[in-house]
Formats: sequence, C-alpha cells, structure tokens
Amino acid sequence: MSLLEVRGVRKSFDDLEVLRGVDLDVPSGALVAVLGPSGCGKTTLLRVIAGFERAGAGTVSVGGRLLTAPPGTHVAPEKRRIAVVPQEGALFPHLTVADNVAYGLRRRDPRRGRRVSELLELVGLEGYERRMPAELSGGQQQRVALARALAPEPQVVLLDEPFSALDAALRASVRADVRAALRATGATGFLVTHDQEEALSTADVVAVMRDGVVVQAGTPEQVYRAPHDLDVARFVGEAVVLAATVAGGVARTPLGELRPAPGCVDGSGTLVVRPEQVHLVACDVGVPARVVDTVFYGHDASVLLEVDGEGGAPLPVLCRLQGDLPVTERVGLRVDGPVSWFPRAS
Ligand SMILES: Nc1ncnc2c1ncn2[C@@H]1O[C@H](COP(=O)(O)OP(=O)(O)OP(=O)(O)O)[C@@H](O)[C@H]1O
Repeated sequence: MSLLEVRGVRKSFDDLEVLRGVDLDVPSGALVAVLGPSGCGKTTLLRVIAGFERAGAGTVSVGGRLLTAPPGTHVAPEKRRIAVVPQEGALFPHLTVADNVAYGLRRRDPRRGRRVSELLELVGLEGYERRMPAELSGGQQQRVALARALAPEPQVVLLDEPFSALDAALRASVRADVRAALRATGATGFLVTHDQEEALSTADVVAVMRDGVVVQAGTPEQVYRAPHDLDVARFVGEAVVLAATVAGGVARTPLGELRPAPGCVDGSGTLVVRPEQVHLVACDVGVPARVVDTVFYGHDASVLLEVDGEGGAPLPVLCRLQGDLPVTERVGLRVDGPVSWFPRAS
C-alpha cells in the first residue's frame, strides 16, 4: 500500500509553472529516487512534500493523512512527521555529534542517550558521540545528518542529492549505508538525484521527472528495460538510438535484424539498444564493425565500435565487455534480446 501519495500537484513561482500536475505513489518502507534533469522540479517537489513550499493545487498525503490540499489544508513542516536530509548535512557546527543527533528528541526523554547510540550504530558511527562536525569527513557528516533525521522516527525521509558532494568511492558506500538504515527503521525514503546510476542502483522505485511532471515511475528494471518514451530511454542509461521500420515484428537495421518485445506495432519509428545487448563475435558471423576506442574499468570495459549506418555514414555503437579487450581493429557484433521500440505517432 502507498504511504506517500502525491496527486496532481502544481506549483508556480510567479509566471513560471514548475510543477504541472505531479502524481506519485510510494509504497510504505520503499525508497523512491526522483530522477530528472536540472530544473525539472525535483527539489520543488521535495519542498512541497516537506511543507516548505505551498502547492497551488493537488494533494499530498502520508499514511492517509492529508498534509497539503490547497486552498485550505497546509500542515506545518514540523507537524508532518517528515524529515529532510539536505545536500550537505547542515549539521550544527558548535554541537557534538551526539547533540546533533539528539536535536530532534525531547530533552527530558530518559532514553535519549541510548537512542543516540543506537542511531549512530545504525549509520556505522558508533563511538563518535563526542566528536565535533569539523572532525568528520564529508561521508561521516552525511551519516550523522541521516541519524539526526531518523531520530524523531519520521514516517518519510526526504533526501536532496545527499551524496553529491562525496567522491565516487565514498558515495557508493554511504549510499548503501543510507539504504540499509532506512530499511532497518522502516522509514519511507524519497531521494532526489540527477544521477541515473545512483537512482537505478539505490532505489526500489525510480520516478523520472521532466518539465514538472513524473513521466514514468516503476522499478529500476522497468524504467531501464521498458522506458516510457525515447527521452526516458536516453536519460536512464547509455543507448544506441536507430531510426527503423518494423515489419512483422522485425526491423532490418545496420546492426542486423532487431526484434522489439512481442506484440509491438509495425511501422516506422525509433529503436533503442543497450550496450550490454551488444556482443562481440567473430568477424565472419557478426555485423562487421571497427573498434574505435576501448576503456578499461576493472570489472568490465567499454568498447566503442563503428558500423556503417544509413548511406554508409559511421554509426557509433557502445558495448560492454568482460574478459580480454579486442586487440584487432575489425570485429563482428551481434545484438541479443528484445530492444525498446517507439513507433512514430501517425
Ligand atoms: N523560490 C523560487 N523562486 C523562483 N523560482 C524558483 C524557486 N525555486 C525554484 N525555482 C525555479 O524552478 C525551477 C525548478 O527548480 P528545482 O530546484 O525544483 O529543479 P531541480 O530539478 O531540483 O533542479 P536541480 O537538479 O538543478 O537541483 C527552476 O527553473 C528554478 O529556477
């Protein structure tokens, strides 16, 4: 069942309509990543849910409790049972870690000390009670910010690009710990990001926003493998995009015969192939291709190929490779599995 429900939310700043009817359902205990390009309205949506901004229309409710329903209903942010973790922790610099975490707890609560220790343990910082924020790394500060957010047992935790200031290796580990901490407490998470890899790897639900609306919400697999439209396909991962005509469920393309998912509509339109669907095979059995560049990442590698496209124009194709990098310039390629298909609207 949905815990967080957003229905038809609109928000304008003067003449600029930033949210144009946002609908979103987040199941209880799930983590949703709201993914979209800069300026599409992600942070504004977060601020409306937090109660920092008043919506012009629509509703926000949590656990069936109506929080926003203009013109009459606007529950104050501190009464929403919603916590916010901002981009950079925004810890109180003059308070110890323990006092930062305890900030949202009642002063006279006899369990205060124990609760702070529990929360610090949850975010992997047991024993850090007496440290000052300035003595912590960026990743540790974000963990403390999360512990502080979780302290008053919110129903929903809103995270606004909380990992953006961290370096890549740290980001992955803090991300995993944040996800584990949210799961352990049962809080429902709402993560704003413009990083598709972060959204796909961290969230239970990915909501792709564009121009003030959610264009698709689904599991990471659904959004990646069955994107709602070409822009979503391009936004959530690398793609080879081909103009094509499908007849009898098959398209003849410069990458060979490609098949969209069964039941697709024949006609002309656009096909999307993901790099991991492209496999290198012997020259004489695959589509002839030329290796243009290779990039080694350790666990795998990217190979940029070129095949002859329409009218002989070079068509770049990216593929992932485990094992040895090709040393030859000429290879063959084969595309496996159903490709995404967007017929042109007639
Ligand atoms: N308080 C405000 N007053 C006027 N315009 C605003 C205000 N807040 C946001 N905007 C505008 O609303 C639009 C959406 O901003 P928002 O911060 O929600 O986007 P975003 O998707 O979070 O972008 P980013 O990824 O860059 O943070 C932008 O054009 C921004 O300039």
